[in-house]
Amino acid sequence: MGLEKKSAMLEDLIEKCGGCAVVDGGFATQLEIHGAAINDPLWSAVSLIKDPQLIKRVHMEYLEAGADIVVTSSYQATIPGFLSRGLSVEESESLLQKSVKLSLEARDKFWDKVSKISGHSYNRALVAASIGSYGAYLADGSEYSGNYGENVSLEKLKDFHRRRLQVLVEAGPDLLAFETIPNKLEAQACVELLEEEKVQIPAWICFTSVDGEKVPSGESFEECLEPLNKSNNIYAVGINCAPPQFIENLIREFSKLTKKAIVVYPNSGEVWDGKAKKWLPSQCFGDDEFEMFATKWRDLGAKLIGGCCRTTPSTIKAISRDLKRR
Ligand SMILES: C[S+](C)CC[C@H](N)C(=O)O
Ligand SMILES: N[C@@H](CCS)C(=O)O
Ligand SMILES: [Zn+2]
Repeated sequence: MGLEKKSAMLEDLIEKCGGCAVVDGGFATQLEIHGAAINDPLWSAVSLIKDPQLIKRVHMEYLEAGADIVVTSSYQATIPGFLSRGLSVEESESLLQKSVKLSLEARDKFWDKVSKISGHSYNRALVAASIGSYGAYLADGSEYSGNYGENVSLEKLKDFHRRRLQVLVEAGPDLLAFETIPNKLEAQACVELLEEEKVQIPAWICFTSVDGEKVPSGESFEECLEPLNKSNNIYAVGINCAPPQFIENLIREFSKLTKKAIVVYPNSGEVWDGKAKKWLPSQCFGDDEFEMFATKWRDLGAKLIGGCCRTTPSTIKAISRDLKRR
């Protein structure tokens, strides 16, 4: 299936949802709720090695909650990351494939179950393969600083992303989700790579923001969106893992800067301490507030809405209830 057909599938889903589809919530957060120990350089990707069945369970919980799109467990799953754990290249690639396979299996199992129930309100979900930023791989919190240092060039970022992208694409997801991109250079690398590799799967690229105005590197969204706007591979652009109170203004800003669909899935408002590797309570938002926010974000034009770190299936249930109340 080519890019156009796959993009049409996403378009159809959004339409079936009444104009705005629901993305799932914090994946790593839900792993931790179930007791997974992810304080590790591989973060949530450690579960691909240790507990793949838990990954499937978390996907099922988000589907049950009403997610129309599930994001795979590959955010911090990288070949160099797995190699430094003593795994071989083959084993590393097979774990990447497995991240997509687990999501596809969960989606099919869930759909098989609910589609037999008359009057159910679910849609057949799509699977988005997560591609975390280079900063996520570094595991030092640099997805929130955008500071990769002078030695990190466009070519280096393309090399970092290339093989993982090829393997994930080969595994057959419906979408690609580039997540927590903190600077223009990496956004550009992702777009060029999609073109060079002739990828036939639509992608979204989400940036983080720590001030609500710019990307973490200090570059403007206008600069960052420029290469994305020109690319046929990019279906949607937006924000993930930034605090929810920034989202309203950012949707307004994005609406002026792009014709691409807008995707937003903020975290709960807690702040990640990259050194201590823990979330610091800050201005936190609960499920009721997310429910109110979601309507506002939809009305402002967002086409894909969900949650990121520290949001849970109950957050997604609240968002889904709200957006699908037709
Ligand atoms: C989205 S952050 C909380 C992911 C974890 C981070 N890359 C780290 O490994 O510290
Ligand atoms: N998809 C990842 C994003 C982390 S910022 C997760 O939900 O864990
Ligand atoms: Zn997050």
